[in-house]
Amino acid sequence: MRPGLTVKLSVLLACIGILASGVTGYYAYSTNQSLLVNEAERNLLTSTELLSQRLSTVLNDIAADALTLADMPSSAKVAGLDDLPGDDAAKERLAQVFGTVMRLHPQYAQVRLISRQQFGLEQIRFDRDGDRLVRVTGSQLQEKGHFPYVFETLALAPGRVYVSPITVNHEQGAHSAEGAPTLRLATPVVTPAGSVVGVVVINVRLKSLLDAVQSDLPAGHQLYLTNEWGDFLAHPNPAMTFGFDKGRRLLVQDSYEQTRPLFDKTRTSVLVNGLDDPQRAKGQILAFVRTPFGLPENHQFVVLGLARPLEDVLRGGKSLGESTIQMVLAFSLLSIVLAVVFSRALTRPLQMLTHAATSFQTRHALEALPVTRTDEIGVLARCFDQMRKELKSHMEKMSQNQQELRHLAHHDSLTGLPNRMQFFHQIERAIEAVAESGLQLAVLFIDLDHFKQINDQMGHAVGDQVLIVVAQRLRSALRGEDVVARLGGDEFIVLIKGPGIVTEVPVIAAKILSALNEDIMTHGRRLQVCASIGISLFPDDGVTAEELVLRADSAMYKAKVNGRYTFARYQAAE
Ligand SMILES: Nc1nc2c(ncn2[C@@H]2O[C@H](COP(=O)(O)OP(=O)(O)OP(=O)(O)O)[C@@H](O)[C@H]2O)c(=O)[nH]1
Repeated sequence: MRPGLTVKLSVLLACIGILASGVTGYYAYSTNQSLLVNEAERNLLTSTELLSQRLSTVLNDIAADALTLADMPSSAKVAGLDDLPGDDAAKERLAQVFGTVMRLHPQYAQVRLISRQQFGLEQIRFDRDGDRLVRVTGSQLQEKGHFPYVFETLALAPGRVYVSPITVNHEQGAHSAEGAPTLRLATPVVTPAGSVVGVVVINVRLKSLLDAVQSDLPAGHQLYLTNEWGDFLAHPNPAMTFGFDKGRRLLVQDSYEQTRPLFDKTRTSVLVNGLDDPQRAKGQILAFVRTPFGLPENHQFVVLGLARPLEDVLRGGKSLGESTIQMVLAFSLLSIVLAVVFSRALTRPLQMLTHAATSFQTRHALEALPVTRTDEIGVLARCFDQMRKELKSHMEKMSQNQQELRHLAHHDSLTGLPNRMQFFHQIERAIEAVAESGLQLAVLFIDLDHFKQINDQMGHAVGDQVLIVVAQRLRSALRGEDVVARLGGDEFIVLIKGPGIVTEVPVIAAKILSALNEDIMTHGRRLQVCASIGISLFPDDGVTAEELVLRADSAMYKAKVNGRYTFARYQAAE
């Protein structure tokens, strides 16, 4: 069965409702996700900027330690000794101070006093070897004048601090710092006369530096650090760091294209998130901040970055997602219910119209219509109601006309008796019926006598009235099953059926003559009519309707000749 209008409309409205609530839910959910990510990006950027400030503070603290050591009067004395070992007592006291600094700052890997003379020979040196503090003395002290952190620092004005690039420490004999990523801070040692006689150098392992910087970073955050060219110095995957030290470049710009503006100095911070850029930052949000590093005139910088899993950020939105799904499901269900209710309400009057139209078409029944409605359906119902009433009235009139036409086709309009055609039809049927039974039929041909005179003397209207009365009297004089018809003019014909007709016919003919001869009162006049009757019998006088009528007619002429107002039987010899 094909779905009806109600089902189609219900499905359409339900689909629209479900789609609308689904789209709304999706946009609410995705907007919430974007808001969460934007908020998390802002927070992450703030954390990264704080981290950047923390790095500067830590570096300043180390620089302050270096300056304190360099400012000690004995530092200039020890560094400036031409003939080493020189004043051993002063040197030992200074060494104790250097050792104390190392003990107080576990993050320092090495603290040294390096002399300008003798190719930058180390004068005092403390190394950290695991948890152990090692003082390097005698022949193990090395010449360091060829290292940039020495000769560049010697060129600095008093009070300035050199910050080296962060590199892997390849200096031999540096104990546990050897081979580890290291940063060196150095400051010149100046005599009271103002001449630079050496440098104080503090080595810090990058790991210690970063541990100090990110000590109170929330769990789940990952740290990135690059130098000013973008080489990774810190990365969640250690294999990605110090690529340049292993002969290959592993750059942050290649991992996160969006960081390029940090290196061409068009921006100081960038944000990347895996929601907008799942290709580059899958499952993460990242913030990168350019951080000044080292002497201001060198315009050096490092880039600090923090990453946070996107899943952490969106966890808060999960419950909203579940609520959204529940809401979408609830609204979808509501849409279906409303769609069905609305469709049924909308199509019920249409169904009434359809039912009424079908009932009218099949049974001409006038079923109820929603004519009281004030909307378009009401107008349609009223129009249809009016149309079907008019149509019904026309159809009834037509059917009445048809019945009249059918009656007229078979009856005489003046007397209401069957006409010639109908009589022939009846006589043929009667012949068929009696043919096998052996019974007889009688045909009586009746013609009024001198009827022309009545017309001529009293007018055609009186003639008509006489014909009507004759028809009534004939009908009254005969039985119900006998057929009485008017052939035309003043000619009538009668068909009589039944057993013993031969003996009954003369009696019937006489009865007819007598009935017709009674006075007729019409138009204020009294008058009388007579008739002549010719009789033929089936099957003796004819076996067809034509033969029987013709022969009864012929017998009627015989009655006329015999003086009228009588009847005569057909005789073949005539
Ligand atoms: N008033 C009236 N006259 C009719 C009608 N049909 C025929 N007539 C008249 O009936 C008359 C019939 O006349 P006829 O049968 O020929 O002659 P008659 O005067 O009856 O003479 P006979 O039959 O010889 O006795 C004619 O004058 C017709 O015009 C009719 O429907 N109404």
